Order: sequence, then structure tokens, then C-alpha cells
Amino acid sequence: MLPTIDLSDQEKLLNAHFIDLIKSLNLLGDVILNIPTLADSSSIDKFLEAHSIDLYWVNPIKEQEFTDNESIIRLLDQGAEKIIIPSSKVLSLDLSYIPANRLAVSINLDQSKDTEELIKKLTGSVSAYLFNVTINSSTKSLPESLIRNLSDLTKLAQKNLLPSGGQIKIGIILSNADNCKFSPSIETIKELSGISACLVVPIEKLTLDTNDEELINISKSLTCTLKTDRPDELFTTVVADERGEALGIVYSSAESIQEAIKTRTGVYQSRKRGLWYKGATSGAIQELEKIQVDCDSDSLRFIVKQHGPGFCHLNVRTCFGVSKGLAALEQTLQNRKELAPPGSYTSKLFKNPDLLHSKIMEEADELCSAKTKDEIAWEAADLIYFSLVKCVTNGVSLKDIETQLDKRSKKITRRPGNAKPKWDVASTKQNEQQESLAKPVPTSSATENEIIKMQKFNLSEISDTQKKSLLQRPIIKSDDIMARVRPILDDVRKRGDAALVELTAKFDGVKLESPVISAPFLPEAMALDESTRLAIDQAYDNIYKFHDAQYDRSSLVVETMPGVICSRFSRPIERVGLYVPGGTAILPSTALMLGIPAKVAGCKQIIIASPPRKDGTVVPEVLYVAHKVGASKVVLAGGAQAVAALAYGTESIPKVDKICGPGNQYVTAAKMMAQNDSSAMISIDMPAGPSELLVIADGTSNPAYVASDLLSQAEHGEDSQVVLVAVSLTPDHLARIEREIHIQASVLPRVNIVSQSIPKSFILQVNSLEEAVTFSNDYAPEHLILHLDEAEKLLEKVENAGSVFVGSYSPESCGDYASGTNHTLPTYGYARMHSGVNTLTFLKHITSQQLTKEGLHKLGTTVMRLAEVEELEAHRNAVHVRVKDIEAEMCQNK
Ligand SMILES: NC(=O)c1ccc[n+]([C@@H]2O[C@H](COP(=O)([O-])OP(=O)(O)OC[C@H]3O[C@@H](n4cnc5c(N)ncnc54)[C@H](O)[C@@H]3O)[C@@H](O)[C@H]2O)c1
Ligand SMILES: N[C@H](CO)Cc1c[nH]c[nH+]1
Repeated sequence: MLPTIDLSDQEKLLNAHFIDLIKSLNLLGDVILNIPTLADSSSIDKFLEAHSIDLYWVNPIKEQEFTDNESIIRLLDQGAEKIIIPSSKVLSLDLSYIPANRLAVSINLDQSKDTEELIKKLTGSVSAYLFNVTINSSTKSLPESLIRNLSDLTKLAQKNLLPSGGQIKIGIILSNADNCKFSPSIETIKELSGISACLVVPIEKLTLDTNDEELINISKSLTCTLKTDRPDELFTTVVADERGEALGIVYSSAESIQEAIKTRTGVYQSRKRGLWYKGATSGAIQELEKIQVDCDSDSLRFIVKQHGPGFCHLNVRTCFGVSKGLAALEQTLQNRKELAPPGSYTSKLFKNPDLLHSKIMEEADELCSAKTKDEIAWEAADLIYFSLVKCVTNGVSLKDIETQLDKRSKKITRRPGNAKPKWDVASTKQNEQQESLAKPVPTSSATENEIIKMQKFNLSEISDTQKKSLLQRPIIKSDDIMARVRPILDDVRKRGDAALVELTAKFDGVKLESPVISAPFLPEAMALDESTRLAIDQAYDNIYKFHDAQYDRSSLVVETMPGVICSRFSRPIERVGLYVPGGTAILPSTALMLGIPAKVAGCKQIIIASPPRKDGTVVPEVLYVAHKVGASKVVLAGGAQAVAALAYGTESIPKVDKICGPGNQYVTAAKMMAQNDSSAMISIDMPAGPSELLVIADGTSNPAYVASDLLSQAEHGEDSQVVLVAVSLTPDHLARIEREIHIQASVLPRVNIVSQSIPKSFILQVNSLEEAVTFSNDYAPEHLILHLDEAEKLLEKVENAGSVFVGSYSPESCGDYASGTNHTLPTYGYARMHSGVNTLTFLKHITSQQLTKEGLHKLGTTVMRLAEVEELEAHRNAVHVRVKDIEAEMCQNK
């Protein structure tokens, strides 16, 4: 029998009668869930939350919705064993990469004329058929002609085994013609079982009550299909634990099966003592998890959770002796947890999570380095032991781990499986190889059919340690990067232009005559098409306006006490170096974002550095901006070597006082190292590394907009990180965002980059706006976009962020290019203490003071006393000599 449950009225299913029925059905295997619409995976979530069912097929009722395979894949990923596709749609959908054992087809035999043809066509691509037939008879048994027809179709369908082994399953759905009162019964089930088919029965027609004549008894629906050739008519029954390990052999009767299903415990038929409720006297009871029927329906397997000392009357777990391997290890660890002998190492691990952490890391590392078969087995055993200690400590059983594995094996969508940057051996190796390459290139392309997907976490389900690791950025291998950057800085410092030219040839693949061009720049070298020029001019005007308004040119003057006047005024930093990235994309917009505030501030010398193009020239857009902001030179170099040239100066490039601008890890590391080198005597704006974005979205957000924003930053580089904090989003809303991410990403020219950066990025589901903003403040993103109802209200709670984009019509792209705000912003969480580039970045402030005689006389005592406290006599004396004169003069005037 195949039971069906209609999920459109879930309230009804919460009554005790149905809860009980569903639990019992779960013991017997597959259940069909009818869902209202194909896209409605949330009704399944709701059902699974309320009831324990692990093997279910999904039958989406509305036929017309089967237009593509995306929703089908989603339902299978969610955990459905099979999806039932209507015969009218099965040939028009591309189901080629869904395994046959996950697909069932429903055929309406009253309407379909060429069922046989269809079955032949579908051979090897589906694993079950549901035949719908209308009964025009009120007799208790099915009409002979119908049985013959169904039998022929069943034989045809079952002619071949499935590609992965096993037989096609046939379900029969019987409907009544209006004037006929045919009601399926145990006899119908028996009749259909005779032709290897099973009856599909709605849950409303089922009962656990053996005396109910109207409804179908669940136990009988099973026992009526069993066969036995034993003289005592019992069924041989293997009893196994949740992981399938045989505990012993017993016998079952129709009556014991009925009792087992009713009580959901291990009940068998003892050949000497009748009904046997396992553990009733010994305490070694069993919770029944499944009853499975073998391939020829004459033996059973009871899957049970065994309590007490074990199944065997000799007080061991199995009748075949003690367990070995993983089961034995798990048992030992559980015993140790309850009562460990003195000095037990395992018990030490239970009590010392740090030690356990270290051992797991150590063993994982050793397993990675193991080479021979013996070494690998040895190290894997170590790792499994320590992992299992962690599991047992936290109440996780081997069964729980296997359930996870089984769940994952049901996923159709393959995970990209990239390692987190921290563990990404491939990219470390690649970085090493890149030393000799011109430019960083994307490592791999998106495999066809691979879903481009962010990782997903739920704040309420993750540990503090996990949360901490989410707050971290893709690791910058600081030591490693520093070790590469140090010799580059030294080389340029010592050998100047010659080193710069050589390093540009090495890293950018360009051999230059001279590493610099000076203003005035050739008009033909900065010629632009009209639309580009107009766009740059418009962006320039907006950025200028906003940055000019930031410049308070007046001096600050405060009389702190009578006759004591303090003031502060600003001066531009004289010589500034602006780094414009040009590795994976050349960014003239960055030239605007750095050049304009430098110009507004009045810096006397502006030098721009940017990697050259392959032909040794600078992109005309960058040169046009350089001209507009009044740059005196453009350095044709990128990476650490460009930073070194700006910091130390070369024969052709003047040293600057401050270096600003974003860049990759080499650029950022070089800026930080140069700043720490007192011989360079420079400052930097801030660490502005790989782009980041955090989006907070609620139920009012538009999935397409959210996805487009996330991708807009993910396309910068493989190391970009984007985060979506989803505030109480329904599974459906979230799924729509995920779908948009995949669809939009798949058609991007930089799909190779986003298919690397998106899987390293993550979605965090939270339950409230407070949780969302707290996480965002802890993360301190470079960019924060608020896709929220009344988004502006959240602004006052934002504590840490580089720049905020408020509401669904404020895409980050506007700030990246042209609205007016700056796009050079702190990353890696530095938004906690750094501002983005602004006009003040290019200014320094000088303070001054002037005291009158009266002022000095009034303040003198305070200063002299403080100097005495610090025992700095010269300080005290500088005031004393004056105060003495002032007082003498005052005496004379009296
Ligand atoms: N935070 C911000 O405000 C902001 C703004 C714009 C861009 N960005 C970021 O800037 C970064 C730009 O990076 P990019 O790589 O495209 O350009 P880039 O100009 O920063 O770096 C390219 C240079 O790196 C050097 N390089 C490459 N491989 C090297 C190696 N193995 N060893 C030493 N040097 C090497 C080369 O000299 C090359 O010219 C991106 O991550 C982007 O997200 C950030
Ligand atoms: N999003 C980058 C800041 O992290 C800036 C940029 C330049 N071009 C496009 N975007």
C-alpha cells in the first residue's frame, strides 16, 4: 500500500488520531505527500516540522505548473525520495540529469491512449508509475479486465531492472464513477499485490483499529501482502539496529506485527511462548523505527533502537557476539562518558575541549600528509576516534551522522565543494605559481549545471565559534603575503626604476621603456567616446560637490579662558600617491574617488599609479581623470612595486607623503609595511582590500534586486565576500533570492569569478532586525545595503560600516561610480575604526594658540604646578620667568 497525505489542510493533521496514524505509516516506508503547488516547498517544511516522516514522495497537484525542472530539483534537494510528474509533462521537461530512482510518473489510464508507448520511452529514466483508473463497478473485487490491463502494464514496466538496481514500483489510484460505490479494501490490496502493484490510499481511509470494518487497517495492509512457506505460517524476522547491524533473528506473526505497529516497539512471536514483547521483563526494550519487507515478501527486517544491555539474552548487544569497529567504538565512548576508569584518556578529552580541538586539527593534518595505505588507515582511524569523542560529548550518535550523509545523498544539486580560503590548498599553490604569471586569472569556470549558491546558516543554530568564524574575512595569509612583498619593497627601494621595470615585466607581463608618464598628457592618449566622457564628467561633478562640501575652510578659534586663545586650521598634504587597481578590472572610477578629494583639499602634487595595459599604455579613462584632477604623473606599475615606488621614490618618480587607494592583498600589505618603515616616512589612508558587501533584507525585499547587489560585489574578485542577512524570510522568499543569484550569475561575463566568490560567501538567517543589525555591526562591512521596509529607520542603529545604501532603489553601484560618496572604503572589519577616503584624508590639521599677559597670568599657576608634578623644571621655569615679570609690572602699576 502507498498512503497519501494531503498537505493543503495541515490543521486537520494535528489531531491526535492523525498524528498516531502518520507515526505508524512512517514505520512502513514511503508516504506520498500531495502539495497544493509545485513551488510550495514550505508546506512540506511545515509538515516535516510537525511529524516525523523520513521517506516521502511529493505529488504536486497542479499539472500546469510543470514548466521547468527548477522546482522539481528544489523539492528533491529538500529531501523528497521521488517527485511525481504528470505524464502530460514528463517528455517536455529536461529531466536527464535527475536519477531515475527520484522520478515517478502518474498516468491517467482513462485518458491516455498510448501508455505502453510512453512506458517504453521512459525505460530507465523513472522508477515508479502511478496509474489512475476510474472504477465503474460496485462489486467488492476489481473487474477482471482491469486487473488484466494493469497486470500487463505492470509487467511491461517491470520488464527491466532499474539502472541502479531494483524494480519499478507501481501504485494504483482508484476513483469512483459517480454511480458506483466501490470502496477499496484489504482484498483490493491483496489483489493488486498479486500483480506486483500496490494500492494508493488516502490517509483518511486508514485506521489502526482492528475492529473497524469501514476503513483499512494499516497492519493488515502489510500482512495481507506477506507470504510464508513455513508450516507455522510465521515470518522470519531479522532484528537490526538503526545502522543496520543485525542483532538477532526472531519470528513474526500477523498478530505480533499488528502489536508492534500499534505500540511502535519490538513485538515478536515466540514459537514457545506466544506474543513476545521484547524487554518487558529484562528491560532491554526496543523502539521500533522501521519494518521492512524483503524482495519476495516472505521475511522482515525490524529496525530498532535497542535499549538496555543488548538484544541477546546473554546480555550482549547482538546474538552474534560483541560488535566491532565503529559501533564498538561508539559503545565504548558512551560507556566512558557515563563512567570512566581512573586515568582514562578519553575522559580527559571529554573534559578538555581545547585539547580535543587541537587533537582533531592535528590528526586531520596528519591524515592529509599520510601517503601509504597503512599510514592513511592509521591516521584516518585517529581522526575518526577524536571526531567521535566530539560527537559523543555532544550527544551526536553514529546514526545521526549517517542520517546527515543520507540527507546529503538525496541532494541533486551538487555543492561546488570549494574549500574555505583558510584551507584552500589549491589556491595557495596557484598563488605560488602566479609569481611567474602576468595577471591573476580565475581558477576555474562554472561547471554546467552547477548551482552558484551561497552557504547558508541560521543564527539560532550556530555555535559562538561558528559565529566568530563567519565574522572573519576570507583569510589573508599575512605572513605569506608579507614574505612576498618584503623583497619587492626592498628591491624597488634599492634599485629604483630598474627594479620597477623588471617587476612590471614579471607580474604584469609588460616590458616598459619608462615606468612613468608626466603631465601634460597627450590628448590622443586620453581621447574618449562622447558617452564615456559625459558619464565621467557627470560622476566628477557629483563627487566633487559632495567632497567640496566636506571641506570646512574656516579656522576653528576658541577662547578657552580669558586671554587664552586656541585655534585649529587645515593644510593639504603636499604630495600624495593614488593607487588605481588594474588587476582583474581597471577602475577609472577609483581614480575619480581618490583624485577629486585630493584636488579639493589642494594637494600640490598628485601622482597616480596603476598597472599598465598589455601594450604598455594607461587606459585613456584613467588618463582623462588624471588630467581632470591635475595629476602631475602617472606611474605605469601595479602591486607592491607601485606602492614601493611611491613610498621611497625612484629616479623618475618623486617620493610622496601619503599613499591612498584600494588594491589586492599585495597592494594592501605593501601599504601597511611601508607605513611601518620609518625610513619611508609616509602614511596611508587605511587597509582597503577585497570588496565586501553585507545586505540586510526583510520580507519586503525584491529578490532580483537583492541578488543583483550581492553579485555586483562578488564580481570584483575571487576573494570578494558578500553576506546576506535574511530577516525572518520565508523559505520561499529565500529560495527566490537564491534562484535569482544563480540565474543572474550564470549570464555574467565574469561568471568564472562569481562562481568562486559566491560559494565562499554566506547567507545568515536571523529572526529579528535587532539580530541583523547587531551582526552587521560586529562584521563592520565595507558596504551595507538595507533592503528593508522603512530602511532609513535602521540608520541610527548602524555603528560600523564604510558606506550605507538605504532602500531598494539605492544600489551600491551608484556609490561605486557617480552619486557623490566615495567608494574607497575600509574592508576586513576596519570600518570599526576607519572612515572611508574623504576630503579630510588629504588634509592635516595644525593647531595654534596665543595667550595675552592676563591669560598667561591666570593659567600660569596651573601649568607650573603640573610641571612640578612631572618634575620638569625647565617647563615650569618658562612660565615662571614670564609670570614673575608680569607680577613685577603689576606691582609697579599699583
Ligand atoms: N575597498 C575598496 O574601497 C576597493 C575599491 C576598489 C577595488 N577594490 C578591490 O581592489 C582589488 C583590486 O585587485 P586587483 O588584483 O584586481 O588589482 P590590483 O591593481 O590591486 O593588483 C594587481 C597587481 O597585483 C600584482 N600581483 C598579482 N599577482 C602577484 C603575485 N603573485 N605576487 C606579487 N604581486 C602580484 C601585480 O603587480 C598586479 O599589477 C579587488 O580586490 C577589489 O575588490 C577595493
Ligand atoms: N565596489 C568597489 C569598492 O569596494 C569600487 C568599484 C569600482 N568599480 C566598481 N566598483
